[in-house]
Amino acid sequence: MSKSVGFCKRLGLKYPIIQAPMAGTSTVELATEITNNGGLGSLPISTINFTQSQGLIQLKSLIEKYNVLNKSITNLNFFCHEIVEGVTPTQIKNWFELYSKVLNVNVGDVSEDEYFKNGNISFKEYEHNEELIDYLTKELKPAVISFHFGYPSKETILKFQAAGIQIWVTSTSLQETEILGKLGVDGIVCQGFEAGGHRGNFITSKDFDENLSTLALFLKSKQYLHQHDLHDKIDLIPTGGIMDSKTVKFYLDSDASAVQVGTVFLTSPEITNNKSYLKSLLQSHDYKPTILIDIVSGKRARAIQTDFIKGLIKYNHPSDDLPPYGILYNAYRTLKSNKTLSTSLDIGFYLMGQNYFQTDLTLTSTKDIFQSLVKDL
Ligand SMILES: Cc1cc2nc3c(=O)[nH]c(=O)nc-3n(C[C@H](O)[C@H](O)[C@H](O)COP(=O)(O)O)c2cc1C
Repeated sequence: MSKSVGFCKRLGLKYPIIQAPMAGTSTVELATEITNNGGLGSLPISTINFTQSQGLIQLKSLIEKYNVLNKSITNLNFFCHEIVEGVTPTQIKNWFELYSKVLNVNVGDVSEDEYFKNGNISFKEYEHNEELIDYLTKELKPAVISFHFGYPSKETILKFQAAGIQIWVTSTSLQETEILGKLGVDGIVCQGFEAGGHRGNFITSKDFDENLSTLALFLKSKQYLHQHDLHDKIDLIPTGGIMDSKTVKFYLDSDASAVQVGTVFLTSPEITNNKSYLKSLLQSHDYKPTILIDIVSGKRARAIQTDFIKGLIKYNHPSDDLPPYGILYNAYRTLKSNKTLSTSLDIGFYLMGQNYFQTDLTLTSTKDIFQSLVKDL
């Protein structure tokens, strides 16, 4: 039996297609569509603050809206990065100066409290929240819980696995795959350099990253699993640049358990962000390059290289300390939603993968896009 057939049986899927969780962009309605078409809909919940009691209420109301027959057929996606300590006055000053220069307006009269709070609390901060863990392991029992930017403690992983929940973690390098193989996760999401959105690496030392393509990372990870007798125990799920059925088939024929796709759904009706911008790029055949940039959020993310992004790169001095991830990203998001900000620059942060140019605009429903991915299987 091929890896993908066993994978689908285990998770109750018709097709081994995972909709990428896309925080701030994908919706519960998109996840509903994907699951109802036979794939696995993912719910990104990295912006929910589970250190407050509101967090669990927010999650439950999201699950309420997840309009599928079996609500456990889902992938709940957490961010599991290093815990952020706070922000310094110098970091705030540098941020204001940078944005004032890039936008050519004074952005200095905004409330610091609202801007400089952490908008992405790491799972590590609430991994001992018993109410949440009980809800996940005893009530919802999602098919999968996935982690980006790192992984929780072995104890937490074992708790989830004992409840029948599969644990997946993103890898971007062979070294990360080795760590995850030893840790005993159920699935490794092999995120190549092409991928849109944030790079989920957890080895963060500078100059470490080999920037492997999805294919190279997948093949290296596969070789590692074979050499260490882990091939039958761990699912490999390539993600990054996969936009059509032939590529999906290629990976499944090469022993991937499933594929995870994000950018291909960015023109779906159920997408909130990026959509009209992407459509206008495609309609005008203006295939702007993408770039990995860490100045907007504090972690590297692949986005369209707009004038705004060029401005940030131009005016940012690498030696200038900016607020850490979570706080930096929240400051950007708060600025973007500030209706009184007067600038002619489009300050959208258009996260998408290198292969966005392959988007087929004639496919107007999620069902059609999904069908285009499975037609050769
Ligand atoms: C807009 C956008 C937001 C993303 N947000 C998340 C996220 O919240 N969690 C996550 O694990 N991956 C996230 N990703 C990365 C995806 O999981 C996946 O690696 C990527 O979409 C694959 O590349 P592709 O976009 O070329 O298909 C995001 C990707 C995009 C395009």
